[in-house]
Amino acid sequence: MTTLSEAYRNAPVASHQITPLDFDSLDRVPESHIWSQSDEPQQNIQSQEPQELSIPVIDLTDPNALDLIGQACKTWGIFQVINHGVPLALIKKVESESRRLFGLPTDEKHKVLRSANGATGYGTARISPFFDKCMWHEGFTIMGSCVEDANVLWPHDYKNFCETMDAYQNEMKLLTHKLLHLMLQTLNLTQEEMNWAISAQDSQAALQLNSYPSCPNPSNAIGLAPHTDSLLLTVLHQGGANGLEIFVEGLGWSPVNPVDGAFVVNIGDLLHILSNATFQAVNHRAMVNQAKQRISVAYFHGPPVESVVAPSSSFENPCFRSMLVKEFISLKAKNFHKALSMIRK
Ligand SMILES: C=C1C[C@]23C[C@H]1CC[C@H]2[C@@]12CCC[C@@](C)(C(=O)O1)[C@H]2[C@@H]3C(=O)O
Ligand SMILES: O=C(O)CCC(=O)C(=O)O
Ligand SMILES: [Fe+2]
Repeated sequence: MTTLSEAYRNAPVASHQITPLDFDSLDRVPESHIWSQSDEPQQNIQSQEPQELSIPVIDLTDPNALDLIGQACKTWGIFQVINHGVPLALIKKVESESRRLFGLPTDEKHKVLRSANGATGYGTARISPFFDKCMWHEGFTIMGSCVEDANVLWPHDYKNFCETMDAYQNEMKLLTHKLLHLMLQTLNLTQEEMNWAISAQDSQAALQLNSYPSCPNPSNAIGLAPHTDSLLLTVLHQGGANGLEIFVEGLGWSPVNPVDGAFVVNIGDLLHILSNATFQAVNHRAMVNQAKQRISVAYFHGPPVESVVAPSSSFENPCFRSMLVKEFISLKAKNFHKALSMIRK
């Protein structure tokens, strides 16, 4: 087994959990999608009063970028970057191609519905089965080439979509390498551990297009339920609309609002493990709004699935046991937020 999509194959999702709601022309939120209030802060769908969080917006050309990134990884597990070198025109094209995809009629989108043991295509978020209620969301997952699905959607005209997604994935690969170089310098990794995390030749990646349709009653719906990302690092582009929130202990849910042209960078479980829990895997979610559809695009970077993940050898007291990356992926796919505690020493 060599690929990320193969790693997800032995954690199937029941077919009825894969089809998103048909969001066209709904004038109210159906019972299946109503999230009720909870006393448990992490389950609470209410956001905190927007208190200014000092999640930094870091200029990658700033001479202090390294220190700022190190601080952000340890404190929040999330930061935003500007002057990252990714052309704005390409970002805009990815967004418009995503809108074109999600704007297709429902029966067209269903032609590329994710299969039970598949990882790519159209459908709900993979974490959906862990929640009683459904999310106000539809997604499209790409791993490598998207020609097969795009050719079904647009037999005469799939090139535009695929070329855009390919070009974007190439840019994201370069950016995740650049970011990891900086982030990892603030840990005392060996050269071998650095190479493993960056895996320039054989890294595994996924591109996730997210659509959150406008919602008639956003205060009792959730776009994407609380989760940590599973791989090493996620680079997210949120269009103009607010929605991303992170959970901060003692403060509750707080927004990370879009900054023009910026990417949100957040730490996933595997980097939390490599850093022996010194870097935080941030718990986050996406909320929805009534005014307009929100589009976000997330790129997930991971090491080869057949390699071993463990806390860096620079830590005297590793707090996680080591395992194959593919073992962690299936542990997470089957146990969701319990996965990290299951491998704690
Ligand atoms: C490589 C990845 C990372 C995945 C699974 C697989 C493809 C799709 C990604 C997401 C995207 C939406 C949120 C998430 C939580 C989900 O449900 O699917 C992500 C998940 C993860 O980070 O665990
Ligand atoms: O849409 C967002 O702002 C968050 C998306 C996200 O968390 C994900 O795709 O993993
Ligand atoms: Fe996420």
